[in-house]
Amino acid sequence: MHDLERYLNVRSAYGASIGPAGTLAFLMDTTGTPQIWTLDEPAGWPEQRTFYDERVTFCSFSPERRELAFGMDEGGDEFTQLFRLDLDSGEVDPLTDTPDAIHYWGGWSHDGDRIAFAANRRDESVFDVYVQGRDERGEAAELVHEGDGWLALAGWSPDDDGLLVTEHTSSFDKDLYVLHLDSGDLEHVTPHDGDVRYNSPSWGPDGEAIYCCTDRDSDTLRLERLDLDSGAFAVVEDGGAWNVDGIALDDETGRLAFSRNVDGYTEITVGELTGTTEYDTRPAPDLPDGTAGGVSFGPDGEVFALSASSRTNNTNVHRVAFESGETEQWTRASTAGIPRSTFREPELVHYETFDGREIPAYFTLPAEDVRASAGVPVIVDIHGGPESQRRPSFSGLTQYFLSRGYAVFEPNVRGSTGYGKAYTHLDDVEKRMDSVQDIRAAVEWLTDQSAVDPDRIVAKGGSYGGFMVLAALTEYPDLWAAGVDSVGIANFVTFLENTGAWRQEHREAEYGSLDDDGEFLEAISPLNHADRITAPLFVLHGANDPRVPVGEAEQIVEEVRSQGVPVEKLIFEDEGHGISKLENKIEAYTTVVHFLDRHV
Ligand SMILES: CSCC[C@H](NC=O)C(=O)N[C@@H](C)C(=O)O
Repeated sequence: MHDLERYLNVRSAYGASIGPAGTLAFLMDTTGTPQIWTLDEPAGWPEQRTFYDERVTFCSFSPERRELAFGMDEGGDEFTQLFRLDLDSGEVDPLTDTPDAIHYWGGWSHDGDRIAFAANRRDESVFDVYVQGRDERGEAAELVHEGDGWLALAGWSPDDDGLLVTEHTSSFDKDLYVLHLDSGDLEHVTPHDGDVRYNSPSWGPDGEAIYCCTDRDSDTLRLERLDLDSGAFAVVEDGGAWNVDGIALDDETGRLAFSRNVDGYTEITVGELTGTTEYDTRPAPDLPDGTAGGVSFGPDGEVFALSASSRTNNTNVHRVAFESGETEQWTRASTAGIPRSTFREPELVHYETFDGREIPAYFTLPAEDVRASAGVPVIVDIHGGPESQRRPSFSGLTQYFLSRGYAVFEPNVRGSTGYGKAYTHLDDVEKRMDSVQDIRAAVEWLTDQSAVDPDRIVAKGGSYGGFMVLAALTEYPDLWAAGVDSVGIANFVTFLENTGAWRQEHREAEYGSLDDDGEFLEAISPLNHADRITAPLFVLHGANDPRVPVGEAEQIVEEVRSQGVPVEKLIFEDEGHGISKLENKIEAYTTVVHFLDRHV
């Protein structure tokens, strides 16, 4: 048996970008925070390229030079700044220096001379679009569009005369625009009624079309082509019962890779456009049976890189030959000396809930030799979002709990993505607590499992999942041996009042508005029912959380403590919406484990 620190030292490599000469750049957390590393051959000794204590959030190779753009925030505040790294000199030049603004990377121009980004410098509640020379900095950026919403960018048109702009009204209602840089005109290319997603938008060859994953006219996301001249959509690939949830398209060759999310597992299709919607397929990459994404095409589309993970494979970067599908794992992120054979696979189960629906969930039992004879304790691990989905990717913490004899149960309750549009709306506003009933139904299912000890069930969750923990402990207090709330919402009213200004309307679209639903939101907020909590509670948070302000943690801790219920709090001054630094993860989860050892 290995200790927790070993499991937290299992590394990840992801976020790949292939440079003009084929060098692979990627993020890896070997030093305790994600930094940039490069490789020029598979399974070689990678070269570390950045050396910060803070996390690097992305890296993107210039299409023409041996230089990379990358992002980094401070203390988890998500106010990402942009930088340029010269691979030959090792020099890093700041591209932006507005520390109280968020900068979303928008890509290199095809000649590598300019960059684009969206930022809320002018007004923190909205995003503008900027273009900047690769060797310029800060105020030299040209403000090319003043936005009035939550904007991001999806790349330069093939002729570099336009930018693809996305607007996020809610997680299920987005819009696409083409910003014409010569005129400054913003062309709305997805006028629509109701909620429609236009995800993963990519320029098609010649800039005549946009390819994206959309649920326009469909319960699931389909790969479609939007003709920019006629405005007509055409289906390229229908995912059937499952979402086509991502596409990467090399706009110079028409080579593409798209993914289907099949009950949480990724299926990759590779092909080359032979028409507007027709494509010839190529062999699919050979990857672990889990999740994959982050496709980056290399020069001329001859190869592409992507990251892949499964419950028994930590996340690594693979490079795929486009024509043959030959797949090589290029990175060797460490498993900290823990044999992969000891990692446990989940069983995908479906359990009935209060209204007869079947809720999908991953259920993982510990190895026989560590199972308590009287029944195993269970961690009900609830994902965040709620517009999100727990999928079969690697988690060192989960494997640690399994090695300690816990079972782990990971439900995708109503409101989760990945199961069609209708399913994601089953928890909207006034239906919020139906999803908490799905958690009660999960415990009822677990109680029927002979291997489980029903008196040792823990509710654990992060972000929105933290809300679900607090809601489960208040609504069904007798079900739980303990609760672990990480960066969770305790009161929807104070959360919506204090979350980042740029995201308030977006989150009201999911939860309800302060103006119209304030009374309802107070009624369902766990803080207002903290007197019902009887299970010991552990609360984790980051002081710089821009999404769920740390006040949410302070409130619930104070209230539960006033009730005389055991509650522990751990707040990190250099973290935000989650724990990203290894040293903090070790402290946080060692403390959580000791808390569970005492109470479960
Ligand atoms: C834009 S979807 C928000 C997802 C994110 N993930 C964690 O659950 C999150 O911040 N969710 C909650 C806290 C929210 O802001 O609604």
